Amino acid sequence: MNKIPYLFRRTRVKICGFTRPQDALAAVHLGADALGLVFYPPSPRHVGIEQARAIVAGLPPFVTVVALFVDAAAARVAEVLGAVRIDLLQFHGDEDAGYCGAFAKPYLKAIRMRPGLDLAGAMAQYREASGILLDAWHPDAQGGTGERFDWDLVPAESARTLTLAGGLAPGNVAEALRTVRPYALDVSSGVEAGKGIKDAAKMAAFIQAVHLFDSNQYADGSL
Ligand SMILES: O=C(O)c1ccccc1NCC(=O)[C@H](O)[C@H](O)COP(=O)(O)O
Repeated sequence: MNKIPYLFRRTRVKICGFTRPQDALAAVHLGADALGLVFYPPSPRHVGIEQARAIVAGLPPFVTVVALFVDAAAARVAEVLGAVRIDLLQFHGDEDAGYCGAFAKPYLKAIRMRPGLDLAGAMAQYREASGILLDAWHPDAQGGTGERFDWDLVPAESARTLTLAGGLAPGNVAEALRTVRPYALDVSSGVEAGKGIKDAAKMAAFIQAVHLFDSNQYADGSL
């Protein structure tokens, strides 16, 4: 992917942790490419099957619905897939590649970044993943923490399709894109009014910041 000149790239945006149909619809109309639904009961953004179905039912076409799990029983993942229109899975725990690949769905594997991690080795375990999502490591939470990690830990060149997450917000989008140059950004806390409640103005500002960065790269042809 990194062989494609950055000039021709559009950064994708995934917004995660919807609990209300109106927030999800607003995100799509503001330009989000993907919406994340958290099927992890300890999360304040957890949704059940009926809630997820209500969110997805209101969506127009051409948006990717992502179902997020953390070390869930395989039967639970299969149950959600049987009941909700899901396009992509996101595994955010310690799931191994065999488990992740068992659902006949494309998936993202989240890797939580911490000093000393063998990132290349970790990524190599998930060769079949559609992409790798890099998130902040936290001692007490698996994700959605609003904390960023040291972006310099991400190698300048990677053969993998990278999504950057963790502590992103409208004010640090440009720095994140300049430093990491990922395929996509993923945000949750940075566009919220409260846990699981998205703020339309913050989502708009986030997406605008991405578009501004992308169009500036195009305009000055610097890459
Ligand atoms: O969002 C959660 O509550 C969550 C809980 C447990 C595992 C993962 C979770 N979210 C995963 C995401 O994709 C978030 O968007 C990502 O962690 C970034 O979150 P934030 O730092 O709040 O932007």
